[in-house]
Amino acid sequence: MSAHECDVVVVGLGPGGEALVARLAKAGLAVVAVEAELVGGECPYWGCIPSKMFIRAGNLLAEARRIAQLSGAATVTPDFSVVAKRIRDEATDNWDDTVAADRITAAGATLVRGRGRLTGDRTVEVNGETYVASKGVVLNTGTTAAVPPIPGLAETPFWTNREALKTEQAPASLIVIGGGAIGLELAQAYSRFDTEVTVLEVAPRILAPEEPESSELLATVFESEGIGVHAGITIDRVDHDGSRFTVTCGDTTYEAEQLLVAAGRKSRVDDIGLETVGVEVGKFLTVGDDMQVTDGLWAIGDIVGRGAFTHLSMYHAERAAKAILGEPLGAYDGSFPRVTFTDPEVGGVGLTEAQARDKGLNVRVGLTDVAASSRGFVHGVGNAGLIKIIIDTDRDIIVGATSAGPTGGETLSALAFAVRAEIPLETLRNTVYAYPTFWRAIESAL
Ligand SMILES: Cc1cc2nc3c(=O)[nH]c(=O)nc-3n(C[C@H](O)[C@H](O)[C@H](O)COP(=O)(O)OP(=O)(O)OC[C@H]3O[C@@H](n4cnc5c(N)ncnc54)[C@H](O)[C@@H]3O)c2cc1C
Ligand SMILES: NC(=O)c1ccc[n+]([C@@H]2O[C@H](COP(=O)([O-])OP(=O)(O)OC[C@H]3O[C@@H](n4cnc5c(N)ncnc54)[C@H](O)[C@@H]3O)[C@@H](O)[C@H]2O)c1
Repeated sequence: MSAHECDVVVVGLGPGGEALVARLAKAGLAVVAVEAELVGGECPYWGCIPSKMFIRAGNLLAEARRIAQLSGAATVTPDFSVVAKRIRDEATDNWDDTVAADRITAAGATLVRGRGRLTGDRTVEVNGETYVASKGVVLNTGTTAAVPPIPGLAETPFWTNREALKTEQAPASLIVIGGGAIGLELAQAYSRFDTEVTVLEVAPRILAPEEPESSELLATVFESEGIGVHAGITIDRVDHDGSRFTVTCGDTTYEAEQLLVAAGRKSRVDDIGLETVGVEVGKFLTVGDDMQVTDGLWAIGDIVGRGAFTHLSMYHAERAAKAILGEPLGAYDGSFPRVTFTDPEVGGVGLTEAQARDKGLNVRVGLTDVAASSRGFVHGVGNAGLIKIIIDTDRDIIVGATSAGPTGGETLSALAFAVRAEIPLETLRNTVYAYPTFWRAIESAL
């Protein structure tokens, strides 16, 4: 059978891949887009969008429960079926990607459904058909949930993020393995729908990549909401007796109706034929700032190990598009903004204090309590938060910041610009911060 010729093959259509295909096709290139599951990837169907809908619903319940302390009386009766229906009908079209697939073809690209595999330089095989791309191949194959090798776990009917966001019913009780972004966001959302939740984290603290103050803040809030948080534990084994899970950690056992594994992600790079183009397979693919792996091969999104976030996948897509189209790239934005959508939201940008010190920077730290700010005082219940800024004293700029609070992710934006644009500290200090906003607390931290 003869090979199909085109300009570019994109293997895997996560958020970045989907955007890249449209961008290149609209620029006049012949693009073949290959997707094994749903066009758009994890984010719209089992990640960001359904989880944030779930969190929005849970946060409304939490706010309503706070009415008693601020405005009178309210009776709150959670109904999980309402948010499950919204996820099914509005977020995911019942896990049907027709609309996204139509967007690909409307942009002028060819959508091929199936699992793509490199079979040599600029060559991809899907369902026995060969596609040869004159300009090259872009990989956007993303990740799957990593399942730790805990004895017994693999034999149990545990959930990953996929089942946790597709279920029609909230369990009465839930153990979450992993106190990272996925585990914490889903733990709190389920708890707000009256599931009894326990988080088990092997690291000494939850949300370990962020500042220790953020970990402490979240642990305190979670515990005050009745969520069990156990960090620094080792899980020896997991059992399921047909109806309940038992997790054994030394002398302690935890029991629940359901178990969610949120223990990190595994890049899908091991079965996509990288050996046929002489690229060694590690945990991630190493790329340059133009997202190129090797001549005629680019990679974008989670698999390049520069942060597993939708906004980065989209940013990579734009850079790969520019590289392929020969457009000027500009320097890579390494400011790395990220937000964990717990309540309080925990936003971070740039370096943490420890990372800045490890880099040998001369560091000064500003830290302020959002609850003690004017806006925090007005807000009352639900006002927990902090702002922490990391200053490189040699350059007198902010190289990292954390913004945790009721609108921590939104407040982060000012700090993200400060880091990205290297705004001089003098300018930040000589700035008017509107009263009484949450972001005015930045001035206190400064
Ligand atoms: C529960 C959850 C919540 C999240 N919340 C947020 C959030 O709030 N904000 C945020 O920025 N990020 C969030 N993320 C992370 C975000 O979903 C990912 O960073 C984002 O999806 C980008 O991934 P990607 O582009 O690498 O590809 P993915 O989204 O992983 O998609 C890869 C695609 O490639 C396809 N594929 C794989 N192998 C092949 C092959 N050989 N051939 C053809 N197709 C293939 C897959 O089927 C998939 O569709 C969340 C993730 C999860 C799980
Ligand atoms: N709001 C957001 O932007 C958002 C939300 C969810 C996910 N994400 C992205 O997805 C990525 C993956 O999320 P994640 O939470 O799965 O991964 P993660 O790596 O952030 O957290 C996983 C946690 O599980 C712990 N763990 C691993 N093995 C364990 C074990 N055997 N027992 C107990 N704990 C164990 C790890 O120590 C870690 O703290 C995130 O890093 C983030 O980039 C982003």
